[in-house]
Amino acid sequence: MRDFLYSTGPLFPLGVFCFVSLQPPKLRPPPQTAVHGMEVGGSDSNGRQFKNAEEMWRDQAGDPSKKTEWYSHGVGYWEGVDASVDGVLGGYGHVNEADIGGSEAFLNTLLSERFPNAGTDSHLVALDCGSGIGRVTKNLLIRYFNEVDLLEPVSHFLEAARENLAPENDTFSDMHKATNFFCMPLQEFTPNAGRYDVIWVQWCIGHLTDDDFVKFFKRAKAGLKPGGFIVLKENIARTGFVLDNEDRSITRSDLYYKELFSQCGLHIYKIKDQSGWPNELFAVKMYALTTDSPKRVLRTRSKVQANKPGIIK
Ligand SMILES: C[S@@+](CC[C@H](N)C(=O)[O-])C[C@H]1O[C@@H](n2cnc3c(N)ncnc32)[C@H](O)[C@@H]1O
Repeated sequence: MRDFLYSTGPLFPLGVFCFVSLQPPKLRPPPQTAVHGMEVGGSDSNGRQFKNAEEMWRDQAGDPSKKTEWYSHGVGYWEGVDASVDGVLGGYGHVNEADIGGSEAFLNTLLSERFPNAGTDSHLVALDCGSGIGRVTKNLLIRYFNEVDLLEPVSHFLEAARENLAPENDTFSDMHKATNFFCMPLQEFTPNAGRYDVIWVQWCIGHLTDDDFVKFFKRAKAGLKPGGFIVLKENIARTGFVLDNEDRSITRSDLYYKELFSQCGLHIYKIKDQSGWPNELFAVKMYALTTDSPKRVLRTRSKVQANKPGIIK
């Protein structure tokens, strides 16, 4: 694993050292003073602090050449990583099973609610974004979707995915296949309109700047079929954000994500925490996002009930 050690800056208690690993499951730093969202401070893996996300983005990707550098460093980092489960999980290959189990439970609930006829008369299509070697597709998506497209900017990962998902290397039938392999980054990708029932984005969105994040999800919305949804599964910072200088990615807080979703015009249909997760790693959340706002259940209360004293909820 390519963990690195950094001594603590002002953010960390004196004399304490913190191991921080890279983009996938990652060790989490100690808590910061409470702040929230993108208005709020963050830090990088060298202990440098930023007043807010805007200051960090100006510093990291504030002009076209810095932005090009941001993305080329991100992809460059992964170009040096082994095309293996342990490689794409930053050395934490042992969390693969818990990750897939958590995703499967979440996906099952979503499919049964949103596509009750799945498996009988529908042909389901998914997109696996930042797919790496096709770990999520191979262990999960291919069993639920008739077609899965994979998008990944690192060519040796995508080639490994192609091999891993070749019909002769798998047990899935003609009815379930990996169809398209797109070798490109998310910030340059526009899905075909209305192709996907589910767009799965796991452990890669931290590579996108906020403006590209919003632009990508707006394009992704147009790639969904009616009733379709997006799943974002990501590491979550306790507050603000944590910038990883080595792989050029950021870990955002839950509030930060929520602010971005609202800029994208996406609604949270369901959220779930990944369970059975090692304590020393960043917590992981799964968000199911839709273009339609969740229906509110209107509770009718009788006049008598409504007028009597009650607890303010
Ligand atoms: C931690 S790995 C996760 C791979 C896969 N999602 C999984 O869970 O097994 C991060 C992946 O994001 C990819 N990535 C890096 N920059 C990206 C970008 N700009 N757009 C899409 N994917 C990117 C990397 O090449 C790598 O495959």
